[in-house]
Amino acid sequence: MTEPLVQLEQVTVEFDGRPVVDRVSLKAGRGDIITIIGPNGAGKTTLIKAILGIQKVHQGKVSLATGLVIGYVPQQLLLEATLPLSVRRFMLLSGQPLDECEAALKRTGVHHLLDASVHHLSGGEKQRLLLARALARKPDLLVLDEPAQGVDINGQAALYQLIRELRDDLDCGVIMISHDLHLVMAATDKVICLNQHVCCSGYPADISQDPAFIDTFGHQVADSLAVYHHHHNHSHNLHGDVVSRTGAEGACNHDHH
Ligand SMILES: Nc1ncnc2c1ncn2[C@@H]1O[C@H](COP(=O)(O)OP(=O)(O)OP(=O)(O)O)[C@@H](O)[C@H]1O
Repeated sequence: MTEPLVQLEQVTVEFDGRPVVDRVSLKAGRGDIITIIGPNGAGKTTLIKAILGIQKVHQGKVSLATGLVIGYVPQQLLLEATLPLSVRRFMLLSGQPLDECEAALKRTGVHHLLDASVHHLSGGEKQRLLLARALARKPDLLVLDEPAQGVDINGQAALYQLIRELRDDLDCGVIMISHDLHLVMAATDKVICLNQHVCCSGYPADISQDPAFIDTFGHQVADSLAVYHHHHNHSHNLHGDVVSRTGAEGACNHDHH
């Protein structure tokens, strides 16, 4: 097996003696898209900060692959409103050469805004600009904290599709937080449901049936996600590996609705 890009083993983060992230383990490799879901205050951002190395871990271990380049997309672009700043200048502040910056802007569909002021961008344009800044680093791992915030519903679907395409282009891993369960269920490989500890994790169609998921999000949410269920000829074990039901190990014969 190839070396994971990031591996968390029993990671605990405490604030004022309270575990906000409680013994969380996860592993992400190239090609993975892992989405962290969970209610407000569940510790999702704290967990991501621990991966980025900007949050002290009280117990457990965060291991990153040697020389790992992380591209981080924060929740929002926070800038001093009085500071004049063009998209070009903002991108150059990343320290990447202009041609790399322009290529990244083209890839995320906002190159035409090169000379625009960042203060005048729409919510969706800002998110694509942040994604371009992360992309210009040619990351091995993209870490996104609610990338579709402030983006309308069509824009959200397009953004998730773009993230999948970038994963394919860069052959990188992706770890993101999302509150949009419908989009997550439709566009993610693996979901981790966090509520301080990992309530449940696995493939979207499977976890929405998990009693821990239903406890966390309620029956209404779980039922509304039923559209994404599909029939498998196999099950997944806790590590996400395929466990054959028919004897055809690894065979995948999904019947999607
Ligand atoms: N620096 C800090 N000091 C003290 N408490 C903190 C700190 N950062 C976060 N917390 C607390 O830790 C808990 C988890 O916060 P976190 O931002 O990780 O949650 P979240 O799952 O990302 O929430 P949301 O979905 O609302 O963004 C919250 O109760 C928050 O108040």
